[in-house]
Amino acid sequence: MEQISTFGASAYTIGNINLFDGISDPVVATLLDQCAIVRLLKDETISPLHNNEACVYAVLRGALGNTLIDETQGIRTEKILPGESVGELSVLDDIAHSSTLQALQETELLVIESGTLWRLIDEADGVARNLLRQLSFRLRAANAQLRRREKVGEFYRQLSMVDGLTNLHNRAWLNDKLSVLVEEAHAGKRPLSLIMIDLDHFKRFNDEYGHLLGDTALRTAAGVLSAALRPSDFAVRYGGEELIVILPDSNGAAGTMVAQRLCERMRLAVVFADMHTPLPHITASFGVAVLAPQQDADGLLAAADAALYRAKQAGRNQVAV
Ligand SMILES: Nc1nc2c(ncn2[C@@H]2O[C@H](COP(=O)(O)OP(=O)(O)OP(=O)(O)O)[C@@H](O)[C@H]2O)c(=O)[nH]1
Repeated sequence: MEQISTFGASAYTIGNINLFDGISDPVVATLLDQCAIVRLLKDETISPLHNNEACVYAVLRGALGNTLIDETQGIRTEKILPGESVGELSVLDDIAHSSTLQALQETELLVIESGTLWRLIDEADGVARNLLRQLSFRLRAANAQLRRREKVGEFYRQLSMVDGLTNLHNRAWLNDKLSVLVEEAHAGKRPLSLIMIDLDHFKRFNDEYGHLLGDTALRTAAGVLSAALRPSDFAVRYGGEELIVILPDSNGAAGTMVAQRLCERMRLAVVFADMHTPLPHITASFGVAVLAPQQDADGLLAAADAALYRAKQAGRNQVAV
């Protein structure tokens, strides 16, 4: 980085720099006159002029890359074009610039040292106003980016809570949400039913029709649940061929009725329609449990699992409570 001139001796004017937009105050020109103009070759990085003091760099010609290391997005580079400047915050809070500034092509910069910027702020209201405007613009841009990132984060969080095969909630979702639903039910003194469902002889289905059609059968079973439930109910893929339905605000009678309906619809569901093969059907066993006083999420799951075991023992394709 080589000093090639001072601002006063160059052909540049304050009209070339956004920070001085609309300012005709002669004191500004006088203060800037002695500021250095430096030239950077392509890829050259900025090195502080004097004892590491914070400076504002205004791009007069060329382009500067401001490379920031971001915890969530990794490394990203902002382009600073002619008229734009960088480093104002470092001067204001007196903390040296933490990012790397590098010329993206041969570039000329005006270097405004900290002391000079403070004098400009003291002497010319317009500079202070422009600086505030620039900083608020950057703050808004940073906030908008944060909000975008939050949305993206939420999108991926939601995605990680969905089972890829069936589109039902997955076990991670259940681990997260069931205890919340249980707490809400206890707090509101409201009933909560949970149905644990296991497809019958599914190993045999896979062996007979192949794993891919086994997947189709699982999707069909998930579709049966989704189609039969209210928007306030939840359907979850708990494990391989184990599914769960959670029914907030539903007592044992309601839970059993829903399980009976699901059992019936599962039996009638067509897994795939092929003119050359008989339609395979699936059946499932259902275990219903209602949240007991003081019971936690694990207790509720265990009760539904025990009921499911009874349905299997009693011959499958049925509901047990
Ligand atoms: N196609 C397919 N099969 C799966 C998937 N996850 C689990 N399975 C199969 O589900 C079968 C479960 O077998 P078992 O636990 O013996 O149960 P079952 O054959 O249904 O017998 P019962 O539950 O006693 O009626 C296994 O063959 C698993 O490979 C999946 O994502 N796709």
